[in-house]
Amino acid sequence: MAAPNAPQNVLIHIIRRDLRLSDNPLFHAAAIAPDEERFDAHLPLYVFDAQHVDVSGFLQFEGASNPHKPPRSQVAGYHRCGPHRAKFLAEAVWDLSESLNEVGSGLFIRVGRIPDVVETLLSELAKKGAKVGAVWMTGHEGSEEKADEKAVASLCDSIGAKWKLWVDEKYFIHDHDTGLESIDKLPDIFTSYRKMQEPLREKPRPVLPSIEQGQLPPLVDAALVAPQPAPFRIPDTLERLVESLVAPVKNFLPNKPGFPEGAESAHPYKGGETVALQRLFDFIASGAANTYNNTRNDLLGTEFSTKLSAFLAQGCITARQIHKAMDSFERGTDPSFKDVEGFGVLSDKKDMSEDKTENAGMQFIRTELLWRDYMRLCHQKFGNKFFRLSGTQSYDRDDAASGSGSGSDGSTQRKRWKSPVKERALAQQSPTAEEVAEMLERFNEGTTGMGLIDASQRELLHTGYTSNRARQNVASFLSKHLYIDWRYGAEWYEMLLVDYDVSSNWANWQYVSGVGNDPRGEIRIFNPIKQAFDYDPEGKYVRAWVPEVSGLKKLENVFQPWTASKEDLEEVGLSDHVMVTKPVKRIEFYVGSKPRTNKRGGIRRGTRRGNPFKPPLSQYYGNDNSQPARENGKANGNANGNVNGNTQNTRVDSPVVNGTTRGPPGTGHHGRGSFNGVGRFNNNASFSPVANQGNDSGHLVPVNGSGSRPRGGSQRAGRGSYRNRGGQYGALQRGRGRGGGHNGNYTNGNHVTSAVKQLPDEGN
Ligand SMILES: Cc1cc2nc3c(=O)[nH]c(=O)nc-3n(C[C@H](O)[C@H](O)[C@H](O)COP(=O)(O)OP(=O)(O)OC[C@H]3O[C@@H](n4cnc5c(N)ncnc54)[C@H](O)[C@@H]3O)c2cc1C
Repeated sequence: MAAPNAPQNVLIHIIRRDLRLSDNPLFHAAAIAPDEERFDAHLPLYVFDAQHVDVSGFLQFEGASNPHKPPRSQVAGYHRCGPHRAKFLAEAVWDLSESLNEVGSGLFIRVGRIPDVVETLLSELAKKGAKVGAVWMTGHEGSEEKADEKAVASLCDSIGAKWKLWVDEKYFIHDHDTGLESIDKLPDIFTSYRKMQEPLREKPRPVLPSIEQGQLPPLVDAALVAPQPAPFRIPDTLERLVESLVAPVKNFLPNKPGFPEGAESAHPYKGGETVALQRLFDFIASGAANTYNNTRNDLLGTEFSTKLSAFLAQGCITARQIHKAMDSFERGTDPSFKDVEGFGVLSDKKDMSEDKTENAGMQFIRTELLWRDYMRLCHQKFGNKFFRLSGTQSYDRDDAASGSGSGSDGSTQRKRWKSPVKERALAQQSPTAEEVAEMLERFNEGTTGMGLIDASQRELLHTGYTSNRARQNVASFLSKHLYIDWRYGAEWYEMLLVDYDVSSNWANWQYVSGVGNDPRGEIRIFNPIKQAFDYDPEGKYVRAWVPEVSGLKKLENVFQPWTASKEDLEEVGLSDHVMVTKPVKRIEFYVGSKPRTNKRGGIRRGTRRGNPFKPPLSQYYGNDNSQPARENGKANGNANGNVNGNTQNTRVDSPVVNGTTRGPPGTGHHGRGSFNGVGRFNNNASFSPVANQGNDSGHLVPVNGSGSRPRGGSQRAGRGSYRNRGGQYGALQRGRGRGGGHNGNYTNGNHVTSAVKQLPDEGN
């Protein structure tokens, strides 16, 4: 029945990954609209989207049937949103609801699919005699997001309401200020893009004024708003909301190790704008932002980096708010920072032509924020290529050469072709599906036997966060040491990261796996042992998260427990641990002049390939070729091997990384002997160690058990930029002998990461 005085110009404002009241153009526009354009009622709406979060915890009663399939990732079938982000999201939504209440408004929370929810609301409002004037939402990257936008637009069309898609303004540079004529013109190398945008501190638009009490249009009368349809109910406390979201996804790993005693989360923050703004303030006020350039590659603690990524991902804060706070410190306009060293360094600066230097830490933070922008722009440019095994670069080249068809994901595809190599590999099945499943399982639960990787993976399991340095190593290890389809890692991150962001995650995984925008692509390989020595020089990080190894005294043993002596292993009770008896990967390396492997039978039997002499330190630093060359030779102590102020001289006992990684004798791959894989790996009925259509990248890919097996290889054998990776594994590899090396640096089962000249690009 029509309500008396039902509003005739309702604004429905769909909030997505813009969970903030401040610096939010949609709230701002609604608040400052001139009288003639003012809406007479406001319906801010947040939908827990069944496409991204498992909504079964919202069912009204046990046993009710959920009309939405629990959202699972495409390749591995993991939950799309795991417990850490689910909790963070609940907190962020709740926080926004409270902020809106404080300014006299409110938030309607619903569960389901956005278009369905909007349709129900529109129909109920119409029934009650109210008229919707407009529906606003912020545009987001991602084909699912775009599909939702289209669906809502068409609903608006059907009732004659205006639909407006707003630019997502949480980025550092506003989309209209990038200077790009079209997205095709986005440079494929970050450095080029950065140079286009410098000086960065001049780029962000001003932050929008805050919303005051009573400025927003009146909240629509709840009686006009369709309630949450069955079978779901909306919890009435934050605790219940968190529980509803977390319960269905919390048991994501059967063998989850316990939370190590004494370990502390580097990301103890609750979700929401309130905490985000506080964290930003604290990070500057503590002086941590000043030193960010020196600490950003650290691994432990809250202060080595901003920890703002999760807030940025959900739009609880904007990059320009971060810029503004830093700017007010540099210019000395915010007296709350007056006691921090460097306060007001730019206070009397008139313009950028004056010779004054911005704060070094803050300069780096701005660059990182630009990386974030860049990853999103890459997503815009490459679309669904982001999710393909062969990444963003290869298809264009290939398509040009060969003619192409169109894939169901809307992207251009090479025609499938039957690969005899693949057929052979399938027939031989080596390593077996179970072996690959076990490798992945060990990778996920953090028992590979590679200390840095295990520490990072366990930190991720327990806290939802791990540092950028650790992420780079993990991604490199999976794709370039284990040769496993990098998307398994990307999807594992998608489930577990508290800061998961579709563009940042997939672009970074591609970048590190050598199929994205890194000009050094596949030749940048992180040696996780050298990296551990560089960035965890006392082993504190690995010991904190892998407590089993904490009793080992020698660092090289902490970083690879299988290298410890029999006596040492017995002493700490590790002799029979799988990390020792069956490490997923062994990397031979040197400390001083002595190889740090144990002398027990078997392990040294393989032929050591690569440089047989102990290289000088300079060569040592070249040997792990993962180090990003820093722009303009600017300070990055870590990249030069100086960790936390250590000088090279103090590192004469540093591990000299010989650069040879090898599998145990007899397999040349991983783990000694054969794995007794039990195939309990999440949803994947079977894997095949097949280099995708022969040579796409040589990664292991699933055959059954996933809806989206990568389509045909983009590269035929011996062609294209990935040819060196072909035959990296299993049957393919054996069949070929050693010939597939990258400039002689790859051999079967061995990466010889010989010194590679650093190119003037930059790592992220
Ligand atoms: C394999 C891999 C996966 C990643 N997945 C994600 C992801 O899903 N979401 C995400 O936000 N970041 C991702 N990153 C980037 C980066 O690791 C995190 O942004 C960073 O560790 C978050 O911690 P912080 O906020 O303290 O970062 P800080 O070091 O304080 O950096 C400041 C901000 O800059 C941005 N930033 C920093 N580095 C990058 C980068 N390489 N790419 C894009 N933005 C960056 C982030 O927004 C970050 O909050 C990934 C990196 C790798 C190597």
